[in-house]
Amino acid sequence: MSKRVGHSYSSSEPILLQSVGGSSKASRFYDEDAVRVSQKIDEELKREWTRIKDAQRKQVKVMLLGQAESGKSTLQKQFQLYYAHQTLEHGRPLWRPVVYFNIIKAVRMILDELDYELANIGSDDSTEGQAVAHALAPLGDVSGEISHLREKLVALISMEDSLASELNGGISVTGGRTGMYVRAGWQALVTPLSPNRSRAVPATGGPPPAVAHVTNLASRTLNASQDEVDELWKHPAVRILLNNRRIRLDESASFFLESVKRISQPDYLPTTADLLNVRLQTLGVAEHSFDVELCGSRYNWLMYDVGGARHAWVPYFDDGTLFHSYLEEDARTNRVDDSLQLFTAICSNKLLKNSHLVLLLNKIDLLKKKLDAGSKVRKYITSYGDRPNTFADVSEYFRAHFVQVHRRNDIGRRALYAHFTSMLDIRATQAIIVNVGEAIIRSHIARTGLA
Ligand SMILES: Nc1nc2c(ncn2[C@@H]2O[C@H](COP(=O)(O)OP(=O)(O)OP(=O)(O)O)[C@@H](O)[C@H]2O)c(=O)[nH]1
Ligand SMILES: [Mg+2]
Repeated sequence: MSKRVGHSYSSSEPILLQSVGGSSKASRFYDEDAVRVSQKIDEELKREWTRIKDAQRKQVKVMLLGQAESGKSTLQKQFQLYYAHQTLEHGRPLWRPVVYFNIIKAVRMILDELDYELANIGSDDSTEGQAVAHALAPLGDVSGEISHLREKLVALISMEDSLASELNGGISVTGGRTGMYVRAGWQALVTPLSPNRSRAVPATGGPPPAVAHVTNLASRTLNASQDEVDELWKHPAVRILLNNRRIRLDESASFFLESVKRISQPDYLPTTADLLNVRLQTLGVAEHSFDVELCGSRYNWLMYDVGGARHAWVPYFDDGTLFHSYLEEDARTNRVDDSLQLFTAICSNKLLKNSHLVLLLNKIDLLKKKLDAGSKVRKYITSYGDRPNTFADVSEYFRAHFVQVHRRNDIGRRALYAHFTSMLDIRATQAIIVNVGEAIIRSHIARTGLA
């Protein structure tokens, strides 16, 4: 908002402009000087109003939509890394407790699943169950070793709830201890926010005592239990159960467990790779503001990171299409089908009719890894049939499905920009950010006629 002495107005106050501009009747009672002053104020106000309108037209709103865990917040962090590196630097320490939480949750999940599998080792007579029992047999009875490790890790695991509750700001979400959830502006719990939207400013007084206390306690406890965490992670029974998909962890768990020695150092500060790998579910909508220089002009990008939990989207989709495709708990629908349904809802949504569409098919690194390990797509998507299981064929197959959905459902007759991405790859993602940004700005200019 711009300010002049004695006047204060903003783009949301056009009425003020009209009332000042419409003062000519009253001016009859003033002398010539007063009229000149009044006209000058009018002109200034008009100029200011035009400037505000221009600034508004240079604002680009970007909404990140997609399934839970599809990488929306990671893309937002990549934007921050590219366009607002300083804010990412300031925010680095805030992620410490979240990284600790990711490790502790993984440790707890490994122990829980291990206990279950070891207790049921003989009772699963499926082919897969027998294969696991066969692989575990040479290790002998490991339950004693595992209980010993569990005892040593009790103090660490007990930190999971207190970390989650401090960072959730006391919010408890139904569904149990499946994760840590944060609402928009969660950083405010640790660092005060600047008035300029969600941008964190450097902490002056430090984090509130409760968060600082829990974070430091988690750090000390992890430091004291790092050998046991490492031992558990490398335990042959854990390796076997992971390889046989009997233990399923968050995708980034292995990244953090491999790095436990580094992370448990008392002076640990999250690296950029840590920030991109860390998992923190977005609850609701987080707004981020970036100043972006593109095609020779400055734009303000307002980025809305919409949590993948569908109930958060309902206010944005008034025709209910999306609400009906709420599939979060429906395990029978695979992620690709779910994603296609979601994309159908986005393409056909009237409220989004005038938006540009950019489709990012993310996590290609994981797809490549799975294909390299011999996974067959047909096992998950029967219609894939006997097509070759190479990245080129599989990615083209997926792309074609999304292009078809777009062709059939797009109510805005829009161009579709589609990219394959791996959001953990900084260089590749940043090339895409620039590429997509320029394409959006070019269409923006074409539409508004404003460079
Ligand atoms: N391997 C790999 N992991 C990724 C990629 N993109 C994101 N991730 C990881 O996937 C997890 C989920 O990413 P998020 O960015 O939190 O997902 P989100 O879409 O914001 O999820 P919600 O907030 O629940 O809607 C994080 O641990 C990321 O590090 C990718 O391209 N490859
Ligand atoms: Mg998110």
